[in-house]
Amino acid sequence: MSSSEPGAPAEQGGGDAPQRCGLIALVGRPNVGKSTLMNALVGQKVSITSRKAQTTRHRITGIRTEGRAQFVFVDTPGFQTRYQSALNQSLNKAVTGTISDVDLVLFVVEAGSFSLKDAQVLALLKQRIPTILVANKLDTVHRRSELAPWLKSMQERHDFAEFVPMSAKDPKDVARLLAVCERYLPEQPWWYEEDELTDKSERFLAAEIVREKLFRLTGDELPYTSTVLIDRFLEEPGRQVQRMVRIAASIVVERESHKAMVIGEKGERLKRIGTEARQDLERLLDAKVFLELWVKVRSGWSDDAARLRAYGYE
Ligand SMILES: Nc1nc2c(ncn2[C@@H]2O[C@H](COP(=O)(O)OP(=O)(O)OP(=O)(O)O)[C@@H](O)[C@H]2O)c(=O)[nH]1
Repeated sequence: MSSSEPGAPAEQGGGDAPQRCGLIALVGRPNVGKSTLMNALVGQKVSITSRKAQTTRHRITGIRTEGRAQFVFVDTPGFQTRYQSALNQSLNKAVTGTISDVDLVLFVVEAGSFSLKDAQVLALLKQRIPTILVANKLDTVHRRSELAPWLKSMQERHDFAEFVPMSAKDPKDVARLLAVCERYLPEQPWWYEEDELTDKSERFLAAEIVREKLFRLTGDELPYTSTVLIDRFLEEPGRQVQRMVRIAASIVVERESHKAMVIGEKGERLKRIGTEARQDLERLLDAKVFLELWVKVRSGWSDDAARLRAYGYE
Protein backbone atom coordinates (compact mmCIF):
# COMPACT_ATOMS: atom_id res chain seq x y z
CA MET A 1 0.00 0.00 0.00
CA SER A 2 1.55 3.32 -0.92
CA SER A 3 0.47 6.89 -0.64
CA SER A 4 -0.95 8.70 -3.63
CA GLU A 5 0.89 11.57 -5.24
CA PRO A 6 -0.23 15.04 -4.23
CA GLY A 7 -0.23 18.05 -6.54
CA ALA A 8 2.80 19.83 -5.11
CA PRO A 9 6.24 18.74 -6.27
CA ALA A 10 8.55 16.95 -3.89
CA GLU A 11 11.50 18.88 -2.55
CA GLN A 12 14.93 17.41 -2.06
CA GLY A 13 17.04 18.64 0.84
CA GLY A 14 19.97 20.99 0.34
CA GLY A 15 20.90 22.72 -2.91
CA ASP A 16 19.24 25.93 -3.96
CA ALA A 17 15.72 24.71 -3.36
CA PRO A 18 13.58 27.25 -1.50
CA GLN A 19 12.98 26.78 2.18
CA ARG A 20 9.67 25.37 3.26
CA CYS A 21 8.02 25.90 6.59
CA GLY A 22 4.56 25.29 7.96
CA LEU A 23 2.26 24.23 10.73
CA ILE A 24 1.10 20.65 11.08
CA ALA A 25 -1.58 19.48 13.51
CA LEU A 26 -1.90 15.89 14.65
CA VAL A 27 -5.44 14.97 15.58
CA GLY A 28 -7.24 11.79 16.49
CA ARG A 29 -9.14 10.15 19.29
CA PRO A 30 -7.23 9.00 22.38
CA ASN A 31 -4.98 5.96 22.10
CA VAL A 32 -4.50 5.90 18.33
CA GLY A 33 -0.80 6.67 18.81
CA LYS A 34 -0.55 10.44 18.41
CA SER A 35 2.07 10.92 21.10
CA THR A 36 4.15 8.03 19.82
CA LEU A 37 3.96 9.44 16.31
CA MET A 38 4.72 12.99 17.42
CA ASN A 39 7.83 11.86 19.27
CA ALA A 40 8.96 9.86 16.27
CA LEU A 41 8.34 12.71 13.83
CA VAL A 42 10.11 15.28 15.93
CA GLY A 43 13.02 13.03 16.74
CA GLN A 44 15.15 12.98 19.83
CA LYS A 45 15.69 16.64 20.28
CA VAL A 46 12.64 18.80 20.59
CA SER A 47 13.00 22.50 20.07
CA ILE A 48 10.31 24.55 21.61
CA THR A 49 9.94 28.30 21.43
CA SER A 50 7.18 30.08 23.17
CA ARG A 51 5.95 33.26 21.61
CA LYS A 52 6.65 34.00 18.02
CA ALA A 53 4.41 36.22 15.98
CA GLN A 54 3.37 33.47 13.60
CA THR A 55 2.43 31.04 16.27
CA THR A 56 0.80 32.88 19.14
CA ARG A 57 -2.41 30.97 18.52
CA HIS A 58 -0.73 27.63 18.63
CA ARG A 59 0.92 25.47 21.19
CA ILE A 60 4.02 24.18 19.55
CA THR A 61 4.99 20.69 20.56
CA GLY A 62 7.98 20.23 18.36
CA ILE A 63 10.01 21.50 15.47
CA ARG A 64 11.88 19.30 13.05
CA THR A 65 14.27 20.81 10.56
CA GLU A 66 15.33 18.43 7.84
CA GLY A 67 17.02 19.37 4.58
CA ARG A 68 15.24 22.51 3.34
CA ALA A 69 12.08 21.94 5.33
CA GLN A 70 11.01 23.02 8.77
CA PHE A 71 8.04 21.16 10.22
CA VAL A 72 6.33 22.97 13.08
CA PHE A 73 4.02 20.62 14.94
CA VAL A 74 1.21 22.11 16.96
CA ASP A 75 -0.87 20.59 19.65
CA THR A 76 -4.64 20.35 19.82
CA PRO A 77 -4.92 20.02 23.57
CA GLY A 78 -8.66 20.05 24.10
CA PHE A 79 -9.65 17.54 21.48
CA GLN A 80 -11.99 15.85 23.82
CA THR A 81 -14.51 13.30 22.66
CA ARG A 82 -15.03 11.35 25.82
CA TYR A 83 -17.44 13.71 27.54
CA GLN A 84 -19.96 16.07 26.09
CA SER A 85 -20.09 18.82 28.70
CA ALA A 86 -20.58 22.45 27.76
CA LEU A 87 -16.98 23.03 28.77
CA ASN A 88 -15.73 20.50 26.30
CA GLN A 89 -17.92 21.82 23.57
CA SER A 90 -16.34 25.21 23.99
CA LEU A 91 -12.93 23.57 24.12
CA ASN A 92 -13.61 21.75 20.90
CA LYS A 93 -14.55 25.06 19.39
CA ALA A 94 -11.21 26.48 20.41
CA VAL A 95 -9.49 23.52 18.87
CA THR A 96 -11.43 23.86 15.66
CA GLY A 97 -10.09 27.42 15.60
CA THR A 98 -6.56 26.15 16.15
CA ILE A 99 -6.67 23.73 13.27
CA SER A 100 -8.42 26.09 10.89
CA ASP A 101 -5.21 27.87 10.02
CA VAL A 102 -2.62 25.14 9.94
CA ASP A 103 -1.10 24.05 6.63
CA LEU A 104 -1.65 20.35 7.08
CA VAL A 105 -3.65 18.05 9.32
CA LEU A 106 -2.61 14.50 10.12
CA PHE A 107 -5.76 12.62 11.08
CA VAL A 108 -4.58 9.55 12.93
CA VAL A 109 -6.68 6.39 13.23
CA GLU A 110 -5.90 2.74 13.84
CA ALA A 111 -5.52 1.00 10.50
CA GLY A 112 -8.64 -0.95 9.61
CA SER A 113 -10.85 0.61 12.25
CA PHE A 114 -13.16 3.59 12.49
CA SER A 115 -15.26 4.15 15.58
CA LEU A 116 -17.79 6.70 16.69
CA LYS A 117 -15.05 8.57 18.51
CA ASP A 118 -12.97 8.74 15.34
CA ALA A 119 -16.03 10.09 13.56
CA GLN A 120 -16.53 12.78 16.19
CA VAL A 121 -13.00 14.03 15.69
CA LEU A 122 -13.24 13.83 11.91
CA ALA A 123 -16.41 15.91 12.03
CA LEU A 124 -14.41 18.80 13.48
CA LEU A 125 -12.00 18.93 10.56
CA LYS A 126 -12.34 21.48 7.82
CA GLN A 127 -12.56 20.21 4.30
CA ARG A 128 -10.35 22.96 2.85
CA ILE A 129 -7.18 22.10 4.80
CA PRO A 130 -5.18 19.26 3.26
CA THR A 131 -5.65 16.28 5.53
CA ILE A 132 -3.63 13.10 5.44
CA LEU A 133 -5.19 9.94 6.77
CA VAL A 134 -2.53 8.25 8.88
CA ALA A 135 -3.58 4.64 9.31
CA ASN A 136 -1.38 3.82 12.26
CA LYS A 137 -0.53 0.51 13.95
CA LEU A 138 -0.28 -1.25 10.61
CA ASP A 139 1.86 -3.88 12.33
CA THR A 140 -1.21 -5.10 14.20
CA VAL A 141 -3.21 -5.69 11.03
CA HIS A 142 -2.83 -9.33 10.06
CA ARG A 143 -5.07 -9.45 7.06
CA ARG A 144 -3.65 -6.78 4.80
CA SER A 145 -6.14 -7.66 2.09
CA GLU A 146 -8.88 -6.11 4.19
CA LEU A 147 -7.18 -2.75 4.15
CA ALA A 148 -8.04 -1.80 0.57
CA PRO A 149 -11.82 -1.83 1.10
CA TRP A 150 -11.34 -0.05 4.42
CA LEU A 151 -9.28 2.71 2.75
CA LYS A 152 -11.95 3.08 0.13
CA SER A 153 -14.62 3.49 2.80
CA MET A 154 -12.46 6.12 4.49
CA GLN A 155 -12.17 8.12 1.28
CA GLU A 156 -15.96 8.26 1.20
CA ARG A 157 -16.01 9.78 4.66
CA HIS A 158 -13.68 12.66 3.92
CA ASP A 159 -11.74 14.02 0.98
CA PHE A 160 -8.32 13.01 2.26
CA ALA A 161 -5.33 14.34 0.37
CA GLU A 162 -3.48 11.04 0.88
CA PHE A 163 -3.48 7.81 2.81
CA VAL A 164 -0.42 6.73 4.72
CA PRO A 165 -0.74 3.26 6.27
CA MET A 166 2.15 2.94 8.68
CA SER A 167 3.45 2.12 12.11
CA ALA A 168 4.64 4.96 14.32
CA LYS A 169 7.11 2.46 15.75
CA ASP A 170 8.82 1.87 12.40
CA PRO A 171 11.44 4.57 11.65
CA LYS A 172 11.21 3.91 7.89
CA ASP A 173 7.49 4.56 7.92
CA VAL A 174 8.01 7.73 9.94
CA ALA A 175 10.60 9.00 7.45
CA ARG A 176 8.18 8.28 4.61
CA LEU A 177 5.40 10.19 6.33
CA LEU A 178 7.73 13.15 6.89
CA ALA A 179 8.61 13.19 3.19
CA VAL A 180 4.91 13.20 2.31
CA CYS A 181 4.25 16.06 4.75
CA GLU A 182 7.07 18.14 3.27
CA ARG A 183 5.22 18.58 -0.01
CA TYR A 184 2.41 20.37 1.79
CA LEU A 185 4.56 22.96 3.53
CA PRO A 186 4.42 26.39 1.90
CA GLU A 187 7.58 27.77 0.34
CA GLN A 188 8.68 30.38 2.84
CA PRO A 189 11.69 31.09 5.05
CA TRP A 190 12.01 29.13 8.28
CA TRP A 191 10.57 30.71 11.41
CA TYR A 192 13.12 29.17 13.73
CA GLU A 193 16.82 28.63 13.82
CA GLU A 194 17.82 25.15 12.88
CA ASP A 195 18.54 24.25 16.47
CA GLU A 196 16.61 26.75 18.50
CA LEU A 197 16.27 26.09 22.17
CA THR A 198 16.25 28.90 24.69
CA ASP A 199 15.99 28.98 28.43
CA LYS A 200 12.66 30.74 28.21
CA SER A 201 11.32 28.16 25.89
CA GLU A 202 12.33 25.35 28.19
CA ARG A 203 10.44 26.97 31.06
CA PHE A 204 7.44 27.30 28.81
CA LEU A 205 7.76 23.69 27.79
CA ALA A 206 7.92 22.61 31.43
CA ALA A 207 4.70 24.48 32.23
CA GLU A 208 2.96 23.01 29.18
CA ILE A 209 3.94 19.47 30.06
CA VAL A 210 2.75 19.73 33.66
CA ARG A 211 -0.45 21.33 32.39
CA GLU A 212 -1.02 18.52 29.93
CA LYS A 213 -0.60 15.87 32.64
CA LEU A 214 -2.80 17.84 35.02
CA PHE A 215 -5.72 17.89 32.61
CA ARG A 216 -5.19 14.40 31.35
CA LEU A 217 -5.13 12.87 34.81
CA THR A 218 -8.00 14.87 36.25
CA GLY A 219 -10.18 14.14 33.22
CA ASP A 220 -13.29 16.20 32.90
CA GLU A 221 -13.41 17.26 36.52
CA LEU A 222 -11.03 20.18 36.70
CA PRO A 223 -12.10 23.59 35.36
CA TYR A 224 -10.02 24.81 32.47
CA THR A 225 -9.16 27.99 34.36
CA SER A 226 -6.56 26.08 36.37
CA THR A 227 -3.03 26.78 35.29
CA VAL A 228 0.61 25.99 35.91
CA LEU A 229 3.35 28.45 36.82
CA ILE A 230 7.05 27.74 36.86
CA ASP A 231 8.46 29.22 40.07
CA ARG A 232 12.02 28.08 39.55
CA PHE A 233 13.99 26.61 36.66
CA LEU A 234 17.61 26.05 37.51
CA GLU A 235 20.25 24.23 35.59
CA GLU A 236 23.07 22.81 37.67
CA PRO A 237 26.15 24.51 36.27
CA GLY A 238 29.24 22.81 34.99
CA ARG A 239 27.80 19.38 34.34
CA GLN A 240 29.48 18.03 31.25
CA VAL A 241 28.15 14.52 31.06
CA GLN A 242 24.48 14.98 31.76
CA ARG A 243 22.41 18.10 32.23
CA MET A 244 20.62 18.38 35.53
CA VAL A 245 17.62 20.66 35.86
CA ARG A 246 15.67 21.55 38.97
CA ILE A 247 12.15 22.76 38.40
CA ALA A 248 9.58 23.98 40.90
CA ALA A 249 6.08 24.53 39.60
CA SER A 250 2.76 25.62 41.06
CA ILE A 251 -0.55 24.30 39.93
CA VAL A 252 -2.94 27.18 40.50
CA VAL A 253 -6.59 26.30 41.03
CA GLU A 254 -9.62 28.35 41.98
CA ARG A 255 -11.06 26.42 44.92
CA GLU A 256 -10.05 24.20 47.81
CA SER A 257 -12.18 21.43 46.29
CA HIS A 258 -10.14 21.64 43.09
CA LYS A 259 -6.98 21.43 45.12
CA ALA A 260 -8.20 18.20 46.71
CA MET A 261 -9.07 16.90 43.25
CA VAL A 262 -5.56 17.57 41.96
CA ILE A 263 -3.87 16.06 44.99
CA GLY A 264 -6.08 12.97 44.98
CA GLU A 265 -6.42 10.19 47.52
CA LYS A 266 -3.29 10.17 49.69
CA GLY A 267 -1.57 12.43 47.18
CA GLU A 268 -1.66 9.73 44.51
CA ARG A 269 -2.84 11.90 41.66
CA LEU A 270 -0.36 14.70 42.23
CA LYS A 271 2.37 12.12 42.46
CA ARG A 272 1.36 10.66 39.12
CA ILE A 273 1.18 14.08 37.48
CA GLY A 274 4.70 14.74 38.78
CA THR A 275 6.11 11.41 37.67
CA GLU A 276 4.67 11.53 34.18
CA ALA A 277 5.68 15.16 33.69
CA ARG A 278 9.20 14.47 34.89
CA GLN A 279 9.59 11.51 32.55
CA ASP A 280 8.48 13.57 29.54
CA LEU A 281 10.69 16.47 30.55
CA GLU A 282 13.75 14.28 30.96
CA ARG A 283 13.30 13.04 27.43
CA LEU A 284 12.50 16.43 25.93
CA LEU A 285 15.21 18.38 27.73
CA ASP A 286 17.67 15.52 27.51
CA ALA A 287 18.49 16.04 31.19
CA LYS A 288 18.00 14.56 34.60
CA VAL A 289 15.06 16.47 36.01
CA PHE A 290 14.01 17.12 39.59
CA LEU A 291 10.45 18.34 39.62
CA GLU A 292 8.73 19.79 42.65
CA LEU A 293 4.99 20.44 42.40
CA TRP A 294 2.80 22.62 44.60
CA VAL A 295 -0.93 23.16 44.47
CA LYS A 296 -2.14 26.66 45.31
CA VAL A 297 -5.60 28.12 45.55
CA ARG A 298 -6.07 31.55 44.01
CA SER A 299 -9.70 32.36 44.23
CA GLY A 300 -11.01 34.14 41.15
CA TRP A 301 -7.58 34.39 39.56
CA SER A 302 -8.89 33.86 36.06
CA ASP A 303 -10.96 37.05 36.28
CA ASP A 304 -8.10 39.24 37.27
CA ALA A 305 -6.67 40.71 34.10
CA ALA A 306 -3.54 42.15 35.69
CA ARG A 307 -2.69 38.85 37.27
CA LEU A 308 -3.31 37.03 34.05
CA ARG A 309 -0.82 39.29 32.37
CA ALA A 310 1.68 38.62 35.10
CA TYR A 311 1.20 34.92 34.40
CA GLY A 312 1.86 35.43 30.73
CA TYR A 313 -1.71 35.06 29.47
CA GLU A 314 -2.83 38.00 27.42
N1 LIG B 1 1.55 -1.91 17.73
C1 LIG B 1 1.62 -0.58 17.69
N2 LIG B 1 1.33 0.14 18.79
C2 LIG B 1 1.40 1.48 18.72
C3 LIG B 1 1.78 2.15 17.54
N3 LIG B 1 1.75 3.49 17.78
C4 LIG B 1 1.38 3.63 19.06
N4 LIG B 1 1.16 2.43 19.64
C5 LIG B 1 0.73 2.16 21.03
O1 LIG B 1 -0.58 2.64 21.21
C6 LIG B 1 -0.77 3.10 22.54
C7 LIG B 1 -1.29 4.52 22.53
O2 LIG B 1 -0.29 5.37 22.00
P1 LIG B 1 -0.21 6.93 22.35
O3 LIG B 1 0.89 7.48 21.52
O4 LIG B 1 -0.17 7.15 23.81
O5 LIG B 1 -1.62 7.39 21.82
P2 LIG B 1 -2.30 8.83 21.83
O6 LIG B 1 -3.12 8.91 20.62
O7 LIG B 1 -1.27 9.89 22.04
O8 LIG B 1 -3.22 8.71 23.06
P3 LIG B 1 -3.79 9.89 23.97
O9 LIG B 1 -2.58 10.50 24.58
O10 LIG B 1 -4.66 9.17 24.96
O11 LIG B 1 -4.54 10.81 23.07
C8 LIG B 1 0.58 2.96 23.22
O12 LIG B 1 0.57 1.78 23.96
C9 LIG B 1 1.56 2.88 22.06
O13 LIG B 1 2.72 2.16 22.38
C10 LIG B 1 2.09 1.34 16.38
O14 LIG B 1 2.40 1.83 15.29
N5 LIG B 1 1.98 -0.01 16.53
